[in-house]
Amino acid sequence: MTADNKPTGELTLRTLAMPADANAAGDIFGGWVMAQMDLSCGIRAAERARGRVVTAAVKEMAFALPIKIGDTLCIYTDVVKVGRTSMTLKVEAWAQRYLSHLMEKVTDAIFVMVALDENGKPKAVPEE
Ligand SMILES: CCCCCCCCCCCCCCCC(=O)SCCNC(=O)CCNC(=O)[C@H](O)C(C)(C)COP(=O)(O)OP(=O)(O)OC[C@H]1O[C@@H](n2cnc3c(N)ncnc32)[C@H](O)[C@@H]1OP(=O)(O)O
Repeated sequence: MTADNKPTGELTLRTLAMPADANAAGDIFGGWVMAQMDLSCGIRAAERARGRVVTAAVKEMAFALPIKIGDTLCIYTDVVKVGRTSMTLKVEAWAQRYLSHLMEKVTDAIFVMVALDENGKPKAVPEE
C-alpha cells in the first residue's frame, strides 16, 4: 500500500462509521469497509458501463490503519483500465477522523468489475 498523503481518484461515497459496524474494541470491521468499497466500484462501473455490473475480482488488500466509530469513511475510485467487458478500478479508502479534518488512508485495492447483459452474461463496455 502506498503512503500517499492525498487521495487519488473521484470521491464516490462518504458514510459514517457507526457502532453497529464495530467490534467490541471500537474498531470498524474490515468487511464493512470492503463492502463500501464494493458499492463504490459498483456505482462507478455501472455509470461507465451504463448498465448492470458485477464484481469479478478483488486484488490484495491490507488494512494499514484502523477506522473508529465516528470517523467518516471516504471512498475514492479511479477507472484505470477498460477491457472488452471488464473495468479495472483503483480504490482508496480514507478515514476523516471524528470531528476533525484529518484524513488518513486506511486501505486500497484493485477491483475488477464486469458489465452484464439482461441475461447475466458479460457484455461489451460501450465507448465513452
Ligand atoms: C446506468 C447508470 C447507473 C448509475 C448508478 C447505478 C448504481 C448501481 C450500483 C449497483 C452496485 C452493485 C455492485 C454489486 C457488486 C456485487 O456484489 S456483484 C456480486 C458478486 N459477484 C458475482 O456474483 C460475480 C459472479 N461471477 C460471474 O458472474 C462471472 O464469473 C463473471 C464475473 C460475469 C465472469 O464471467 P465469465 O463467464 O468468466 O466471463 P469471461 O468472458 O471469461 O470474463 C469476462 C471478463 O471478466 C474478466 N475476468 C473474469 N474473471 C476475472 C478475474 N478473476 N480477475 C480479473 N478479471 C477477470 C475477464 O478477463 C474478462 O474481461 P475482458 O477481457 O472482457 O475485459
